[in-house]
This record gives sequence, C-alpha cells and structure tokens, in this order.
Amino acid sequence: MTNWKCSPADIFAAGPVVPVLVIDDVENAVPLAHALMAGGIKVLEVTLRTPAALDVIKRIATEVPDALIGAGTVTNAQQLKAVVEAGAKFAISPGMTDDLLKAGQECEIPLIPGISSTSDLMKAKDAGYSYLKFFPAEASGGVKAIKSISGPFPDITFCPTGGIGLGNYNDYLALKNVKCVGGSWVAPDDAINSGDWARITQLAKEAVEGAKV
Ligand SMILES: O=C(O)C(=O)C[C@H](O)[C@H](O)COP(=O)(O)O
Repeated sequence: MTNWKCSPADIFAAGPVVPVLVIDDVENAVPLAHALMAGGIKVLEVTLRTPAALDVIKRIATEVPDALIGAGTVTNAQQLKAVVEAGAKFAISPGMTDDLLKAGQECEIPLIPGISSTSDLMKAKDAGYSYLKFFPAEASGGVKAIKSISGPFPDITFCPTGGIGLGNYNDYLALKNVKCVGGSWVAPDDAINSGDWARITQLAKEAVEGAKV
C-alpha cells in the first residue's frame, strides 16, 4: 500500500458519482470518456465484464490523460496485474479474497475491495483497507445498513454501488461515511451502443449538478 501512487481518498474525493461502464466496442472508449468529462465526471470505472475492457482502459489511459481511469470487476490478482499494465489508476472489486487483498497491498495502484457484511469489512480493515465499495448496496440494506455500520466502524469510508440512481443517490451522499457513489445509470448500454454521447453528457451533468455534497 505504501507503493500506491495516488490514494483512494483522492479517488473518492474526485467526484461524487463514479460511472460503472460496460463497453463492448473499443471504438466507443474515447468518445464515451470525453462525453462523461464534458458533463463534469472525471473518475471512470471500466468493468472487466467485456473482452474489450483491457483495450478500453489502455485507450482511455493513453488518449484521455485527464481522466482518472479505473478498472472495475477486478476479482483476482491476475486481473489486478493486467489492469495495472493497461494503465488503470485504481481498481475496484465487487468483493474480495485473501489473495486479492494481498495483491492489492503490493500493487502500485490503489485497490478498493467490495464488502456487504461486517465480517468482510473486518477482514479488509485488518489487511489495511479503509476505503471500500459497498456492493450490492440497495440489496444489502442500502442507506440504513451503511448508517448502522458507521457506529462500530467510523473510520471506514464507502463507495456504495448497485441499485443507485438519480432517485436515491443523494440519500447515500448525505451519509458521513460515504464520499461517492457508483452506478451505471449515467452511461446506459443503449446510449453507448448507439453513440448517443450528447445524452451521456446530459446524464453526467444532471448527476453532478444534482449531487448534494
Ligand atoms: O461489475 C462490478 O464490478 C460491480 O461491482 C457491479 C457494479 O458496480 C454494479 O452492477 C452497478 O450497479 P447498477 O448501477 O445497479 O447497474
């Protein structure tokens, strides 16, 4: 963790909304990044859910240097290594394993492990992690769960993701242990696949301007 070039705190502070991106076509990478940045979003999470994901990360890292490009759905040490090589500046996981926590400690980019239980939180905390993803947020108790967790674990900060959108994101951002939220609502599949960049810029703007932080 001492190798980390930027801190998870910097990433959480860089934007209240982190778009969770599923990109099938590498040609959409740069226009999508530009569309989101035009709407005021700088932190991007490209999920490793598509075969194109590593190339997408590479493209954005090279061609959109102002973006804080990260990798999502990083579930093991091999993937963590691959996303570092692709140029990701941080990595997020929907969960955690002992192996992944260990690889994150030795990695040069920050890893944000995912938890949805206090037992996992304690494991991650013991391994030195204090910035965590809370996933799947809505299905795991949402705002009420995160508020309760802040009692025994006031030093843990969350990026909740899963089931969050314009209708509820401010409820999460109002919590003192939440600094940003993640979600796919800002970049819907149909808008990406039809190249509707204006709509994505609009959605990003709406999310950023409406955020009460
Ligand atoms: O792929 C990953 O790494 C994940 O952890 C899951 C995503 O963060 C959520 O699927 C986003 O949730 P929605 O905003 O409800 O679509």
